[in-house]
This record gives sequence, C-alpha cells and structure tokens, in this order.
Amino acid sequence: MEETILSVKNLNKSFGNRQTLFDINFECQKGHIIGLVGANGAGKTTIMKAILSLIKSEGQVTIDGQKSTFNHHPILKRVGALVEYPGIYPYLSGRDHLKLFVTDSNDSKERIQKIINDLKLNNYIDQKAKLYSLGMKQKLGIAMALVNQPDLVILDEPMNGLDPQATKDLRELILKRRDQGMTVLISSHILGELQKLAEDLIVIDHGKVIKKTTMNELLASNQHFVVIKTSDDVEAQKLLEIVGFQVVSQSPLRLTLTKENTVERLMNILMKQQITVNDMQHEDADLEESILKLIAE
Ligand SMILES: Nc1ncnc2c1ncn2[C@@H]1O[C@H](COP(=O)(O)OP(=O)(O)OP(=O)(O)O)[C@@H](O)[C@H]1O
Repeated sequence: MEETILSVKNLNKSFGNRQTLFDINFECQKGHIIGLVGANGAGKTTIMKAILSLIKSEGQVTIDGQKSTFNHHPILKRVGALVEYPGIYPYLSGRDHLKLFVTDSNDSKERIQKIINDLKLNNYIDQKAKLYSLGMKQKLGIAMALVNQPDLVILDEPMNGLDPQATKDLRELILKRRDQGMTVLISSHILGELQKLAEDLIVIDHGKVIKKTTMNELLASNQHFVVIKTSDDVEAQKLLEIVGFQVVSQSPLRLTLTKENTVERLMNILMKQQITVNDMQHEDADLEESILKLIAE
C-alpha cells in the first residue's frame, strides 16, 4: 500500500498585500518522483520554500506524519533540498562543504565519498569553490542535498547549468535513490527531462494547483496528430477542413486526429478526389504540449 511522506494542506502565501499561493493542497507518496510544473512566476519555488520553512506561510505541512511549522521543524533533518542557488562559501573546498553538511555518524566519510563518485566530482572537489563554474556549483549543491541520503528531497530546477553528461548522471542517481525508497519533489522547465523522471505531476498556474495527475495519464490523454505529404497539399487541406479536420500547421500538413476524424476517414476523402498520400507519420503531443494546453484551458 502507498504511504504519504509529504502532505501540504491549504497552503497560502502573500508577499505584502499580493497573494502568491492560493490554497495549495497535494500529497506525495513514498518512493515517487513528483514533478512540480508551471510557467515562470507560477509559484513553484514559493511552495518549495514554504515546505522547507525558508519562508513563513499559512497552512499545514506534514512530513512522514510529523507537522512541520516555521518555528518547529526537526523533521526537516530528514529532508534534502536545493532551492534556487546553492549556498556556496568561496574559500572552502567542495569537500569542506560536504563535511559541513553531513550528519555525524560512523559512515559520514563513506557517504561523502559515495556522492562525490556518483556525481563525478572527484576532479575538483578539493579545490576552493571560488574556482567553480556555474555547473560545478550546481553539482555541489545537489551533492549537499543528497549526501545524508534523505527520505525526501526537494530540488528546484536541479538541471540548471548542467551539461548533457551531468544531466544524465543526475537522472540516473535520482532514479537509483528512488528505487531505494527516496521521494523526490522536483521542478524543471526541461520537460523532456522531467518526462524521463517523474511519475506524478502537479501543475501550478498563477499560484493554484490546476491539475494533479500521473505522467502516464497525462500522456495517454494527449492529442494525436498525423503529418501527411500529398500530391496536392493545398487542395487536401481545403477538403479536409471542409469536413471538420483541424489543421495544426500547413507545411508540412499536420492534422489533429479524433475519434471521428480518423486516418481511415482522411484517406477516403483524399482518395475520392484522386489526391495521393505520399508520406504519413503519426505524432503524439509531448509533455510540453499537454502542459501548455492545460494552462491555456
Ligand atoms: N520574496 C518575494 N517578494 C515578493 N514577491 C515574491 C518573492 N518571491 C516570489 N515572489 C513572487 O511570487 C510569485 C511566484 O514566484 P516563484 O519564484 O515561486 O515562481 P516559480 O514558479 O518558481 O517561477 P520560475 O519558474 O520563474 O522559477 C512571483 O510573482 C514572484 O514575483
């Protein structure tokens, strides 16, 4: 049976007299990767900061059954986080940062070395952080979030500044830790990357939750398209539009498929007018299109 590790209830936040979050409610199940998505300024970072008690807010945050409030949040010891920019001290080395962050236990040293290996930080971990590039700082921030093997980790745009190899390394590490039971709440504008990671999605728009769904459900409800090349695209478009096909783009001719407007119907209509279909490709809307559609509704 699924177990809730994070519950957010009736979360409201105003900055001055401007309300930013409106009654946010959601739950995260143990061992899931949950994507928090939405346009710039939707409120994703503010939600994460409220969960982590980095800002004061109204509402209730419960982590593994324990209430966490702005003034009392011992449970946050079991939560790792990278929100906005990692806090880096220029005159300390990467390893010193990890030493500061690691919780004291017999295996602290091993845990530090393990995260260094997992994120391939070996080459520069003993250099002073003032020499680090943006991506190197970001990787150190991720290492700091994960070094204590938290039960829950909150990552705000963790792929920012990472090269393709580092992005892949991070993806593999997140998936490995998830398989070991870690829960991840992650925001990213790189939706293709999120599609490879998240199984649950929470869509935020203008400070409100507009959709809670699973990746599979969202992708299954996606629109389907067909792209065709014909002997006469102009005439084909005219004919298909008259009978109710929706033309999404003209060159190449891309049409929306529905229960009524099927490939079979399309072929029949064109064949009757002696228009030959020379090439045909099916396309499914990707995560980006589905989310843009949700936000537009
Ligand atoms: N400290 C602050 N003071 C005033 N307004 C703020 C503050 N922090 C955030 N906001 C406002 O709250 C809204 C939500 O911001 P937030 O950073 O949570 O959005 P976001 O979804 O994370 O956006 P992005 O994808 O651009 O990071 C924005 O309108 C922002 O201007």
